[in-house]
Amino acid sequence: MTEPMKVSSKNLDFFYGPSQALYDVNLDFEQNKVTALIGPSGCGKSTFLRCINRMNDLIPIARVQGDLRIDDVDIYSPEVDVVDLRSRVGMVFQKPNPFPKTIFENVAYGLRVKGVRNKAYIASQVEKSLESAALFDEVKDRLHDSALGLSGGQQQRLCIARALAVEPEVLLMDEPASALDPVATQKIEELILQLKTTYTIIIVTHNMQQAARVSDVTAFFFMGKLIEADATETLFTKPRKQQTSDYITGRFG
Ligand SMILES: Nc1ncnc2c1ncn2[C@@H]1O[C@H](COP(=O)(O)OP(=O)(O)OP(=O)(O)O)[C@@H](O)[C@H]1O
Repeated sequence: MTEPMKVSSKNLDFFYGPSQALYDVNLDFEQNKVTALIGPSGCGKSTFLRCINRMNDLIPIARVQGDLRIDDVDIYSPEVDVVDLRSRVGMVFQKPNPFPKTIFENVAYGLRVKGVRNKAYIASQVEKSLESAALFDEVKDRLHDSALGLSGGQQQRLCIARALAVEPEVLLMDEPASALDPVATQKIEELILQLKTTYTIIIVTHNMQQAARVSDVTAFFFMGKLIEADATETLFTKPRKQQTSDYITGRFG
């Protein structure tokens, strides 16, 4: 029997006012796999990513059409609680965006928003999340210092810890290493490979080498359309479509 898909997009269209940004996207995401979304600037990668935790709801002119399911439940159905959805689907952004709070409070934030009061539980979740984000050893002696004193790479791992503290099932990452130096980037890539044993990860990246290093599946978008998706190695060595081939060989983008 094949595993059910964790996230499934069927005939997904997306509009910013009159302008269509996604056209009929059909794409499934398997549990505990890393899927990379690649394609030239403006092709709709981030828009698609933000559909998966309904971040686009915050844009008044945005409109989604089609079917987007997590565990076979339509996430755009009126019964879905968006706050609950966003705790199941965590997100990490391009630029590290810690809150101007302590390291501890940054990670505890989502738990506090959910109304968790148990101090021992919060402390253990903070430690566990920092461990999972491969940051604990570097910050364990300064948990109550400001997060803004961390390096960029540490801040990004803190943002990952913040997302993990509420125990999401899916982790969305929008170019999580693009603002980081090569050493910090390597740490994030190693972390992604560790985290996929627990989470289903979807990462937008401009960096094709990065997609090749971290992902199991790669999906190539062009002008709002999903051109092809395949096992990463296959997509990079034997793409089926000319546009994919042109992009990965650097002929455009
Ligand atoms: N808030 C918005 N309002 C109107 N149009 C938008 C908005 N955000 C994105 N768009 C447009 O939607 C299209 C897709 O943008 P999107 O950011 O999803 O692309 P992308 O592939 O992630 O690009 P990049 O790699 O440059 O981040 C672009 O034409 C963009 O200008």
